[in-house]
Amino acid sequence: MSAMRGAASPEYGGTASVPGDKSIAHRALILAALAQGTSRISRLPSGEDVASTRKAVEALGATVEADGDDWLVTGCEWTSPPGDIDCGNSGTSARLLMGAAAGFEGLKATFVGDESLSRRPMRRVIDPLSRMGASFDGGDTLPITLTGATLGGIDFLQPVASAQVKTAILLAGLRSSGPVRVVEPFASRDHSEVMLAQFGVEGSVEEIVDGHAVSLGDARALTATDVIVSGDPSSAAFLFAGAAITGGTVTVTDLNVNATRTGFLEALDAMGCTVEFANPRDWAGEPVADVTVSRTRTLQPIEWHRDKVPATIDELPLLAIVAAFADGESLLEGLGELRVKESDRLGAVIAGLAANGVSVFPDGDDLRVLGRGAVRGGGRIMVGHDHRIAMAFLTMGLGTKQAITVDDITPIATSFPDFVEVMRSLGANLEDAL
Ligand SMILES: O=C(O)C1=C[C@@H](OP(=O)(O)O)[C@@H](O)[C@H](O)C1
Ligand SMILES: C=C(OP(=O)(O)O)C(=O)O
Repeated sequence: MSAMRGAASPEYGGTASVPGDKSIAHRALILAALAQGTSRISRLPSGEDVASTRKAVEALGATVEADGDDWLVTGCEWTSPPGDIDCGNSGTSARLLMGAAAGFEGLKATFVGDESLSRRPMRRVIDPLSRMGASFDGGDTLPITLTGATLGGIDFLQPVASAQVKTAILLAGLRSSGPVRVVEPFASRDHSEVMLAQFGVEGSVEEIVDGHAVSLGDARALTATDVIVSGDPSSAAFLFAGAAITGGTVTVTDLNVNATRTGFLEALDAMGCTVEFANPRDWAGEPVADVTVSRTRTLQPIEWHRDKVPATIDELPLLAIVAAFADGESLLEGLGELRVKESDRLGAVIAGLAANGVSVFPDGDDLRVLGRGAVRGGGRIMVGHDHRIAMAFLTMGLGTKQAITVDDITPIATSFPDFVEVMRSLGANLEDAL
């Protein structure tokens, strides 16, 4: 364990870049590993979660080679791996790989993960993939052994919006000839839909009475293509939150600004920050821009309703923290999914805010945060294998009266290995602690 303290940073601000988007990176590796030909992936992030997917597709038969800073991935018919597929801390790796592998008849693979991932629910992918024809041995959590089969189609109504479940079904559907449709109550991140189109797969989306429907078309064969991975909005959120909390100005270059991921920027804008997009462009079908956030006036409280949850799913702990610095009471609704992330993020946020002198009022899946402008701080946070909880509370410490200590920064390497260096380059006061 390695503890660190986030402390008052009055000079915080500047320009930085963040690692490539984790969601796009997982998808690029998996689609390239399924495609005919060799795909070049540029700006693949170096975090541990993406490395888990990279090693997994190699174990399933794809050829993966480094070429300078790029990766060359040649797809193939997937076969049983020589050992367990270790997904480490990464829910996206486990769920997407199970979906992608499910349609290879006779393939047998055991998926394992670390202590945190081994607690996370897998029934949400096992059920639809079983309905399509795959079989699973094990319980509702890893380790789980999948046996692939010739799959049928599915028309699946998801009870909660989840891009991982949607994507697992779409990936399985690539090897099914039947109709495949997934309906979610609200649209979750659409990187799979965007990237499948880049690899030549036909699909369609429509808004229906039950929600947002995504269907595969008839053309489901993948042809290799090149992917440049744009910057991760969920990593950039910490840099921007630092600006909102300290009153600084931060620009993040080459950032993914897909509308299914910009919820945190929308929230900061609604709270009174200035959010500016410059130099708009397109990388691999995804919108990219240089984004600047600054705060010049008092932060306003916010009401964040459940339809906004998918576009901020990984930023919600941070949003609750920013709300603590606002002038008034904020309401964040529909946070239930946070309980089944790398840790119980809802519990961690409630405990962490309270430990730093913030009044929080949980009510089922909803949370009220009473902002009083200034925040005491001084708390010690147990991060419980959760990279985002570690980064969120270190960021909070930049604006509190007393420093905030997190007990373990090692999980940060799963998504943002250079977090401490990047934040220090912006003037963040992050110090080693006991
Ligand atoms: O599809 C993805 O890449 C992801 C989807 C989200 O999970 P859910 O699908 O469980 O909401 C998100 O929390 C996760 O970090 C990445
Ligand atoms: C929830 C996350 O990732 P995963 O589900 O892939 O572990 C995350 O990175 O915040």
